[in-house]
Amino acid sequence: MSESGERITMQNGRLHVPSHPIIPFIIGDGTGPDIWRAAVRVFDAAVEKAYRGERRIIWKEVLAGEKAFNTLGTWLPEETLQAFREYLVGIKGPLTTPIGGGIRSLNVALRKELDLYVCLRPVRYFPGVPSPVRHPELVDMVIFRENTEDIYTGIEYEYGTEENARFKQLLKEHFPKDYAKIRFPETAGIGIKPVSKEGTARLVRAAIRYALENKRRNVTLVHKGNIMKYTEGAFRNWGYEVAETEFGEQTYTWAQWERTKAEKGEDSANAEQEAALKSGKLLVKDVIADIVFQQTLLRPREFDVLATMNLNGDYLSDALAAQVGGIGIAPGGNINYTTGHAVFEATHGTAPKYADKDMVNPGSVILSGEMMLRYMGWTEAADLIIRGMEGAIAAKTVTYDFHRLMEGATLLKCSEFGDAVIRHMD
Ligand SMILES: NC(=O)C1=CN([C@@H]2O[C@H](COP(=O)(O)OP(=O)(O)OC[C@H]3O[C@@H](n4cnc5c(N)ncnc54)[C@H](OP(=O)(O)O)[C@@H]3O)[C@@H](O)[C@H]2O)C=CC1
Ligand SMILES: O=C(O)CCC(=O)C(=O)O
Ligand SMILES: [Mg+2]
Repeated sequence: MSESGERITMQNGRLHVPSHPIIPFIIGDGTGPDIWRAAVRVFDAAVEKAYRGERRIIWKEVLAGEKAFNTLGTWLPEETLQAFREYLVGIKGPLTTPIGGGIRSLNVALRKELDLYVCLRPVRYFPGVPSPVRHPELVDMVIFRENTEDIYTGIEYEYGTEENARFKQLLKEHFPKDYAKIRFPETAGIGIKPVSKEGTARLVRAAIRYALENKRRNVTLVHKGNIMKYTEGAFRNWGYEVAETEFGEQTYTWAQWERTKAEKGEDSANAEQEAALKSGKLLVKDVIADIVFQQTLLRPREFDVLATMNLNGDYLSDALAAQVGGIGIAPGGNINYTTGHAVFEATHGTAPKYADKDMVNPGSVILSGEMMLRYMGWTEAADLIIRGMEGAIAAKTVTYDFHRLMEGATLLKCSEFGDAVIRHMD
C-alpha cells in the first residue's frame, strides 16, 4: 500500500474518523465485481471533490464468498471478520447462499459474528425513476430490521438426519401435545425461531431514537403476533414496553390508546391520541405482517419508520424497494449502535445471470456507500453522491432495469452509470 491509513475508532460513544481511514471491503460474488468497480470510483470521486485531497479512504480488500474459497479454501476467513472488528466500518458486495443445502448464509453470519443488530434500509424516491405505483414520491420509509435472531439463527434439523430424529423424540417425550400438532411428523424438517426481549428492545430502541432524531412522525412495529404469539406477539409487546418505559415523554403508543379505550371509551382514547400527536409526540403503532404489504402500497403516507423482525424485514425490504424503482437502487447498512461496528451493503443479491456483463445497476451499492459516508460524518461527500445520482437519473441515463421501464432513456452499462453519477456531481 503506497499510503498508510488509520483506524476509525469509537471514543466516548462517538465515532472518531481520521482523515485517511482504512475501510475494509468485500467485492462480492456474481455481479459484485462489476458493481464494486463502478461504485468505488464514485466514492473516491465524491471524497476528492468534497475535501480536495485532505481526506481520502484507504481501501483494504478482505475476502469472503467464492473469492475466499477459491484462494484460501474457506468461505469466511477469520482475517475478514478480524478486519471488520478492527476497522469498525466497512462495506460489502453481495454473497451467494445456496438453496436447500450447502453453506449457511455468509451475509447472515457476518451480521451475527459482528453483532450488527440493526439492518437499516431506507426507501426513498428519486424523481424520474420508473415505478409501478402512481405516487412513488409518497414513499419515504426507513426499515429497521432485526439482524441477529428469528428463524435466521439457523437452527434447523433436516428430515432424515439423526439430529432431526433426536429432536422429534425429545418433543414427543416432553411435549407430546405439541408433537401431535405436527401434521406429517415422519417427514417434517424442523426450524427454531428464537426471539428475545433484549434483541427486540435494542432494535426498537434504535428505531425510536432514529425517528426522534430525524423528526419522523411514527414508528410501526411489524409482526405476525396473532399467530406466533410468543415470538412475533412478544416483539410487539416488548416494542411498546420500550417506547413507554424509555421514551414515555416523547411517544404515544397504540397500547396506551387500547388501555384508555378499555377504561374510558373510544372517544377518550381518540382525543388523547390527537392531543399527544398535536403536542409533537412520536406515534408508535403496530401492524400485522401480511396487511403491511397492502397498506404500505396503498397508503404509503402513513408509514415512516418500520421496526421489523428478521424475516419480515427481509421480505418487506424488497417489496418496498419495488415501489421506488426496484432493488437496483435499494441501499442498506448493518449496524451496532453501541460498538459503532457497521458493514454497509445493498439490499439485493448477486444476480448471477448478469455476472461479468457490466450491466446491472450499481445504484444500491453506491447509495450504501453514501450511507457509510454519512455514518462517518462525511456529509459533504455523501451529499455529492446524492446529487450525482439525482442528476444521472434526471438526465435519463440509466442501466437496463430502469431503461426497460423509462420512455426516451439512454441505456448505460454499469460502469457508465458510475461515470454519469460522477459527472453529475458538478
Ligand atoms: N446481502 C446479500 O449478499 C444478499 C445475497 N443474496 C443472494 O444472492 C443470490 C441471488 O439471489 P436472488 O434471490 O436471485 O436475488 P438478487 O437480488 O440477486 O436478484 C434478483 C433479481 O433482482 C434484480 N436485481 C438484483 N440486483 C440488481 C441490480 N444491481 N440492478 C438491477 N437489478 C437487480 C434482477 O431482476 P431482473 O432479472 O428482473 O432484471 C435479478 O434477477 C442468492 O444466493 C441469495 O442468497 C440475496 C440477497 C441479499
Ligand atoms: O444471505 C442471503 O443470501 C440473503 C440475505 C437477504 O436476502 C437479505 O439480507 O436481504
Ligand atoms: Mg433479502
